[in-house]
Amino acid sequence: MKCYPVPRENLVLSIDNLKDDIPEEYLSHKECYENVIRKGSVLYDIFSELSKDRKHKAHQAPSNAYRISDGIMQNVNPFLLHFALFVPAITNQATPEQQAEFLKHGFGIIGTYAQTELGHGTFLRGLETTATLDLETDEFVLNSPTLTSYKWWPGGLGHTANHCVVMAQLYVKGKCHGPHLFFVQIRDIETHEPLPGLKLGEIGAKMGFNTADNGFLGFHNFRIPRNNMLMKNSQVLKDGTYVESKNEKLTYGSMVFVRVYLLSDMAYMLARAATISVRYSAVRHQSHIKPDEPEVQILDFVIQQHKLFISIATSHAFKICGLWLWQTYSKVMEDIGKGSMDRLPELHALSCCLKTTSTRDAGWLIEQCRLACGGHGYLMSSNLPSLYTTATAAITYEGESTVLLLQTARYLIKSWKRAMEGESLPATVSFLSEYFNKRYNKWENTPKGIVDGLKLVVAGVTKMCAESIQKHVSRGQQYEEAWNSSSVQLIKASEAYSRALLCEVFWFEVDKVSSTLSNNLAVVLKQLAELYITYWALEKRGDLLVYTTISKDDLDKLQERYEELLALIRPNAVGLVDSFDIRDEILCSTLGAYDGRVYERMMEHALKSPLNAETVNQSFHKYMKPVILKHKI
Ligand SMILES: CC(C)(COP(=O)(O)OP(=O)(O)OC[C@H]1O[C@@H](n2cnc3c(N)ncnc32)[C@H](O)[C@@H]1OP(=O)(O)O)[C@@H](O)C(=O)NCCC(=O)NCCSC(=O)CCCC(=O)O
Ligand SMILES: Cc1cc2nc3c(=O)[nH]c(=O)nc-3n(C[C@H](O)[C@H](O)[C@H](O)COP(=O)(O)OP(=O)(O)OC[C@H]3O[C@@H](n4cnc5c(N)ncnc54)[C@H](O)[C@@H]3O)c2cc1C
Repeated sequence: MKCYPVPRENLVLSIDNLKDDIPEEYLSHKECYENVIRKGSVLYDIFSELSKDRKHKAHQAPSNAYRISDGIMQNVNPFLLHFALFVPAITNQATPEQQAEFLKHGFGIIGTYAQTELGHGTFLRGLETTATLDLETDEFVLNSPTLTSYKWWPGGLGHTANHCVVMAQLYVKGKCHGPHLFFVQIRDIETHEPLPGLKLGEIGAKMGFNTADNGFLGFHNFRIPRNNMLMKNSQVLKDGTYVESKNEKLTYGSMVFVRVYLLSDMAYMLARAATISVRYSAVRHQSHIKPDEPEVQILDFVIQQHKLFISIATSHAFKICGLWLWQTYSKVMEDIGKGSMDRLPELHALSCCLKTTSTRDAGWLIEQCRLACGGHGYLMSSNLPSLYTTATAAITYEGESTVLLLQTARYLIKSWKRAMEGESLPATVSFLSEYFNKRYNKWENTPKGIVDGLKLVVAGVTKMCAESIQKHVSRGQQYEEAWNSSSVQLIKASEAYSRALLCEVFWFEVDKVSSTLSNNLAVVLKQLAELYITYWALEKRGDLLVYTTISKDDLDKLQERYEELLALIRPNAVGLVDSFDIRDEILCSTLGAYDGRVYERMMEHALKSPLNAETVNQSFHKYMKPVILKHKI
């Protein structure tokens, strides 16, 4: 691994363990897990060596660690949760003294985040695992009172992690204080055996994510020291006094962190899919555009450009919006550190809808990239199927998409009510006040005009939702029932909001930086931003016709401009995906390598199939031959 300046003699396992003899897709479930542990352990050691470098924070993987993993494992790294949630949960939710204690072994422990249960993932107040304070021994006793209270899903829990952060209902002196987080050792460090009082295992094969080693965990009178409750926000003192958090939702902070991070992750997954499918479309020649000319690169079909360029543009949109959201997150965390919770609801609303839209879009766009590669996209060796199953899991984990959209809708409805009462609103929803006060412009066929129009759609749909809820309440429903009755429209409001945010942030951030870029680069970036916005204006033409003053003539011009943009981007398409700068070792695709040797790589890969190791498979003699011979005349 040339890119990592870690001396080989510092590693306990040989670096040769990173190589595969047989491609992962040909291994059984168990072999696949063992195979990624072999490779993952070397990586874990490398990360630990790198974290000694002061540039990286101790206990955390270097920022490009996940990317290196992507090249070494086509499937998910079972150590992922250690970096993605276990360490962040401790650093966000534990006191400085607890952090020093829990993380003192650095990479000597492997952790995961155990929150979801068999019976509850979404509704956290419904979790059933209990942590009851025993005043006499100064310990918490953890129990799983029912089958549905078993932890179910945490990544790395089945066989990899020896520690976890567990969410459980806190009971002190007979009173329940709701879900809290606890630091729990689950396996012996030396033998790796589950500790007594625990029932631990893996949940079985899944649609993808199969090496993530998702597990189950049950507690039977399992004791941990009182100090193992993460006590940065709320505390339980030795005498059993419960000190409340300034805001009980701070316990959910680790999820907000990951939701924010996921935007950049989806940008990267899409960049990989776009690189594979655009490069392949430049190599692949099929059919004619003009009958008397040679077969064309399939990338020259305008409909192929329509299918693929939106992925390039969307990857940039997520990257830029992800940075913007990250800055918002950092600012809100800084404010919280100083005691102000004012912007927490706004951050929660933004992270919920942007997490959902980015994961959903990444899912269907990666699938579109796969379909755009025709039959060859269906091969595992294209890597597009793995990218799809990995990305699509994110639509559900870290907050189910509908549920998170409803959280954002809740914020929109509250903001609408505040607008009606004349209160001032944060910049991200101030357009609701402008709409309420009828301060909006006529349709303008420019990127800024489209962004304004998309915001009008959000305001119009939000108003419609508020009226719908009111209508149901006036017919006798309770507010919560009326909310449920209006949920189809509420989802629409939230979806429209995230689309408007993505378009606005993408356009204005590109506009802001373009003066600092070379003219050529600024032109291309603006084309991508305009393509993204125009694509969504055309997709949402129905809503624009209902809520803005757009005309059919405006829509015809937008369609024309969209096709112009496809033509403008076409000559740069391969350059644009090359500029994502993803090494072949990370792409892991026979279709998308930089040198364009698609067919040679496909054949080389096919020859690695274990079925090709012998000319006649033994099943022929055992099963097929007797049947064939019976029917032979
Ligand atoms: C759905 C909710 C948000 C509902 O929570 P609730 O307590 O029932 O709240 P409610 O009554 O609906 O609302 C009460 C209020 O709490 C607010 N709130 C809720 N969550 C947050 C937050 N994070 N920050 C700030 N505020 C938050 C809500 O907006 C409500 O505010 P409001 O009353 O309207 O002012 C919550 O339970 C939740 O977040 N569920 C999703 C669970 C989830 O994301 N699990 C992830 C497990 S880990 C994982 O999947 C890792 C995979 C990683 C991998 O493999 O890579
Ligand atoms: C690959 C993968 C990895 C995971 N990793 C982890 C992990 O490391 N740690 C961990 O703790 N968990 C993990 N999870 C669990 C994950 O976070 C939950 O599955 C997720 O939060 C969804 O919860 P659920 O399964 O309870 O879905 P449910 O809430 O049961 O969803 C089922 C349906 O009910 C609907 N629904 C539920 N509530 C409402 C509502 N209020 N209003 C309207 N509709 C509603 C949903 O929209 C959905 O259509 C993982 C899951 C997956 C798939």
